[in-house]
Amino acid sequence: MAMALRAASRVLLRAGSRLGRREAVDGARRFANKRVLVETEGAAGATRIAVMKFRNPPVNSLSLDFLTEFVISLEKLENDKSIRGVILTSDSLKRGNQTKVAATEKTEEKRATRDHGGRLQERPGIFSAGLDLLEMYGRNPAHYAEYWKAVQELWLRLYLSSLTLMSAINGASPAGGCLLAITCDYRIMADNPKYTIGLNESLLGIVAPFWLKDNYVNTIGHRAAERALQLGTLFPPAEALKVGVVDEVVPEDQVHSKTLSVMAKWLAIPDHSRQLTKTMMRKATADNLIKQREADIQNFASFISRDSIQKSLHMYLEKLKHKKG
Ligand SMILES: CCCCCCCCC/C=C/C(=O)SCCNC(=O)CCNC(=O)[C@H](O)C(C)(C)COP(=O)(O)OP(=O)(O)OC[C@H]1O[C@@H](n2cnc3c(N)ncnc32)[C@H](O)[C@@H]1OP(=O)(O)O
Repeated sequence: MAMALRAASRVLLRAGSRLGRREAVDGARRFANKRVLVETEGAAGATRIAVMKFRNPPVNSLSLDFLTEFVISLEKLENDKSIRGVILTSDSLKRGNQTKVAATEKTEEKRATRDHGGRLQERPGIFSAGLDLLEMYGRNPAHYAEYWKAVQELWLRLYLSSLTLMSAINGASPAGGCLLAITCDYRIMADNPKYTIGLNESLLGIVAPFWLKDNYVNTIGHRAAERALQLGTLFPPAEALKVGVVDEVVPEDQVHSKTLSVMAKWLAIPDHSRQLTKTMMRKATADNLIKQREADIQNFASFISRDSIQKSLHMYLEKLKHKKG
């Protein structure tokens, strides 16, 4: 066990020193679609880990396209038998000089910040802004149903993943951003009081679905979840740690290296026993959704189509638009 741990540590620490380099070296491989970049590390034949970086400007919201690309990338990793661990993080930390594109430019792409070379950039300090509000506002019931099916799919795949999943939370993580994090086996958050995490749905006038509520209860306990869900609490790092939304808070520049060293410990555990234990802990919660997926989709589509809910979302979007920087 100790030897396996040391060996896994060596692989991961080597991986850590290379992460972020653009070129493929010594077995480091990468694949990318438009919104998700995946870098895998480790020599051929050895245990490898993958770092999945979100890059859906401006705020890594979970648009339908992003959800689709996320699931495809995850499936690729699940099917690669040499990969045992995956780290979810935002690609948003590297920043150049940026200019905000004029507010009069309406399309999703144009809303993003661009660097001086005109390339789209994410805003700094955002893990994920959660579900894409524009997928839930001003569309038709068929679109809402399609969108919700994709949200369910991502949650189920993450929650039941046989991989060891960890999130390296390097920015704000409201609602659906928190969903991504709490599906993981371990969460490490950057110690920056500007970053908050939690399920804030009630502040938007909407309600977290029962399966997300169950995931929250499983993570922080019934009483804490009851209070945090009603109040829509977004916890700064120290409070998130205290309540158990995250497992560790570390200085911002150590989030990746710390996640890699914790991953090494998890990968020292035999996969079959860890996976069976994970399934034992999570199956009942996931089954609750699996047995009523269609009803949950219909429930969402009719709930989100209500005039009162659309009005709440409209007000929330306006508030976001007009908030002071
Ligand atoms: C019963 C069953 C029923 C079920 C009932 C339904 C249950 C649904 C569960 C819902 C889960 C969710 O995730 S709901 C989503 C919750 N998410 C949130 O509340 C996050 C809202 N966003 C923020 O707080 C902030 O934007 C934050 C992420 C911290 C970044 O702040 P910044 O100052 O850096 O950036 P901002 O200027 O605010 O945002 C940049 C631009 O991105 C847009 N933007 C920000 N968040 C966005 C988002 N989630 N979706 C789309 N667009 C977003 C803003 O409007 C801006 O657009 P322009 O002004 O045009 O540039």
